[in-house]
Amino acid sequence: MDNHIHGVPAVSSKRAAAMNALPKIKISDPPNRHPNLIDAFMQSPSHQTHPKSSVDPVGSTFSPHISSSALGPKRSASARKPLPTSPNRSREHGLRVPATSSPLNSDDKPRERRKVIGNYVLGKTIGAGSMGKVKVAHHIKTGEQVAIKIVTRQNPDSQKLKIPSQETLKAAQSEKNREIRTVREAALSTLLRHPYICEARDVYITSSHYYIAFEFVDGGQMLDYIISHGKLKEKQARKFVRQIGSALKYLHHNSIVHRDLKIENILISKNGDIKIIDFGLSNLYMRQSRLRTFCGSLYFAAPELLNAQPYIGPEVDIWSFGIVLYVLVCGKVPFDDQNMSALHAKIKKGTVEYPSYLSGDCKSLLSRMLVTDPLKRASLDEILNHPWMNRNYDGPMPSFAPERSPITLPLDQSIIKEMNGFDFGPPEKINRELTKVISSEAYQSLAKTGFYSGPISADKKKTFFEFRIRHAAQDIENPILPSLSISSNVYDAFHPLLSIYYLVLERKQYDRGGTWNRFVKTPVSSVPSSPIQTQSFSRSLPPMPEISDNPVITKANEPNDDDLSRITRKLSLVRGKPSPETQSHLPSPSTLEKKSSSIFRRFSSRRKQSRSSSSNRSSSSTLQISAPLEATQSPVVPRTKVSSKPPISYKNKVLNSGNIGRSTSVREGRYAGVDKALDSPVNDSTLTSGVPPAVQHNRLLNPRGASLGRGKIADATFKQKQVLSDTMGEPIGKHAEAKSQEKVDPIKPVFLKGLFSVSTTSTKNTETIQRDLIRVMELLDIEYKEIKGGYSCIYRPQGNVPNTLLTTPAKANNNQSRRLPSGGSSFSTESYGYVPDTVQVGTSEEPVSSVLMFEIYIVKVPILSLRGVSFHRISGNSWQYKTLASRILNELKL
Ligand SMILES: Nc1ncnc2c1ncn2[C@@H]1O[C@H](COP(=O)(O)OP(=O)(O)OP(=O)(O)O)[C@@H](O)[C@H]1O
Repeated sequence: MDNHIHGVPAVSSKRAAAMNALPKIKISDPPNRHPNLIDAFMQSPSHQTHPKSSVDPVGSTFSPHISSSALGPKRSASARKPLPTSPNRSREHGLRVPATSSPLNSDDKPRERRKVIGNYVLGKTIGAGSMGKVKVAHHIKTGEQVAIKIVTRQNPDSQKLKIPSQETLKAAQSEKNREIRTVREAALSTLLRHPYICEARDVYITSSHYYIAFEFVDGGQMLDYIISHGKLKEKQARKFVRQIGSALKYLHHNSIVHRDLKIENILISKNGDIKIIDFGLSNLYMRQSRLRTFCGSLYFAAPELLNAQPYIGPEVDIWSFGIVLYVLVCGKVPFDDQNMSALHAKIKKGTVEYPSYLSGDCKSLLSRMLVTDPLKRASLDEILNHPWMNRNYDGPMPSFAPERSPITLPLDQSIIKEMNGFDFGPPEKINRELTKVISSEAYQSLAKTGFYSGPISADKKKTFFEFRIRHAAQDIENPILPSLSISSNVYDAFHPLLSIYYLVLERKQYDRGGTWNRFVKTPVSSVPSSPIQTQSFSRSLPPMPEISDNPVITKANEPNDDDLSRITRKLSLVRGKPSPETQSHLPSPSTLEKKSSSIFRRFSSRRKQSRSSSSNRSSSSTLQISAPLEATQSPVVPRTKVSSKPPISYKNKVLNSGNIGRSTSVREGRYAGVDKALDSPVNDSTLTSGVPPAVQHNRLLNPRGASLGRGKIADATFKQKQVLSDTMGEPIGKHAEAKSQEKVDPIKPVFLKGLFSVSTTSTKNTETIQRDLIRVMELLDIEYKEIKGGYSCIYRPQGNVPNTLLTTPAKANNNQSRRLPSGGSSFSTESYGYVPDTVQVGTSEEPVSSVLMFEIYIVKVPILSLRGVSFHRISGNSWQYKTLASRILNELKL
């Protein structure tokens, strides 16, 4: 094999040699951080009312886990000393405990100290996005694994500058918005309860970070699944799509719009079911209000978002849903272009090419979803009832929304108090507004008869709704989206306040009620004299019932920094055991769709494939392998286990903050702004010759990946303070081959949830695959370290090195064409990042990075004596990652 194939410099041993061990990250709250306005949401009973607060309440009722030495400077100081491993100490927030306390450390290797957050011991980083990083963690007592999303809090210093520059103000606003999103995500995720939505278990706030502990989804990302399996057969896709549909139905029913539905935000559990994650861009919607934040991920974003057209909500999820379906069945995105403005134009035009292998029904469904006019786009009900969705099923999957009865006055104040995190304002205001909603003619009429017969007109905006029992959209005076004009009952997205009231009520019931509090703040030991700040304050929101998409905080009602600066708060929610009766309403996912699960139990032998055809693998070459019985008891993929090895780190290779190139989502960006900027005349050469020869070559070699690999990154407008070095290990480097053969743990069997593509499996033995992998990684200039069962990798494109597979884009000097010179495969929007709503996206001059962090595991396919490789993306641009993974597979020639 030519070691300089495609112009990629062979082996980057210099890089490997440069890797020196980094000191472990010290995660300690810097002194004098103060809570910011987000604390406004934490309106809760005083912690003193919780005598059980220092008792670990796992599995029972909520307790705020007061930890007097948990936070602040004192804690930081004490954290530097070795700590005893007593449970009491280890429960303290932010403390590092020897990993011996972890039930997951079963070997006798030197123990590293691990950080403890609340009830969880943090483990390795498993993902990173624009909001922060995500680490695996386990519960100190139960050992339950969770995924903890860590989001940095706003730096108070950014608010204190005497003469803040515009940049500083922008950055501060951006951070503020991110915090609002984080709180909203935490608030929503702790309330939602659906088999296909990832639930938050606990939320903690320290002076410097938010920690949201989510249930751990252990089957990997849908994106990795597509990489491993190629496009899915329609039957396989249907199972996932039905589950996504059910989750969306539940969300929309509860007045929630996700707004960032994309392949990367769909994880797969080890049962082979999906879990939707990332509610960072979600919001509440109302049928007669319009949202005005144009956010999401470009490839998945509805055209109206690109046109800066205000929208209601569900319709943008439906478009994204259509893109997800297309990606599943076609293995590529429907709209793609090297040039950003051309890509925008394609999405707006909405002309979709349907591959000939798609069934008529599938095309028909897609063509109803990918409709550029939101008024003509299919409603969710239409989608769920479409013949394609229900082939071989009895009917649509339920939404799993519990039965509800009309709410009567007076309202339950304990519920009202828990309705925080949504910018609703203080409890009194919520009570007032909700009372109005419930007393309204519309509600009363609908609650009694299920049918509202009052007048409906455009100027009725602040009364309620254009309800009709069934398909009566045509009767309604307003042009109303078909998906939104029909409501079969009073409980279906009647009003966001009502939806949240129901959700809190149901969550309280589920968690046995009474003792449950969603948000509780505690003082820190470093400031013992500080009283708990029970003052509440509200943001200047548009009066309810309008929903503020971008709440503005005014000076008048903003929390006073001085009042709050000495308080560090922890927000914690611990769920109790579900009562049997409430538990029963949610069947276990695995029992939900028995029919479809059979697709994961099929068995077929691996097709022999000639090397000559290996570059053109299609679904027809998909290998189907049955899951042995023990599959359910065994880890599906090795990476889902916390390695017992100490976390590994690339020496002197801390990834720079701001250099993680993923951030697929546009946080509060204005597509229109981007679009406007990008619709300016474009340099012809960028349109025609934007792809360097190396990448064009790569595409030719790699037709499967190429379809997804032609997006571009614009400029990054966000910065992530991500230090991922603690997840990486000692370099293996060039000479590690033999060593790696000794050291790599026995290759784990992969109990396949489904199908495994021939491009990821091989009859080669483990050693050969290891050797090949190392060769390919060096060929592609990928930094790699040995980890348990595989390699942890960093691909660090070097902008000044021509013809690398992926390169950082040139710093954009204008807004006309933002693209990766190398034609790296990314969503354009991935680089927009998190910007204040008032700032037009696309004006930033920040360079984007396409640093990719991922893992490659060598897996064993049971029974068939096959080996395979599986990928796991940690961070970096999704589609660049997909291209790189495809390239690796191509070079591996498994
Ligand atoms: N519950 C979970 N279980 C397992 N892995 C998870 C979980 N939640 C997140 N991850 C991993 O972390 C990654 C980043 O998570 P997430 O998308 O929530 O972050 P983000 O910062 O909001 O990302 P984005 O920039 O796309 O908005 C995911 O792609 C996934 O790999």
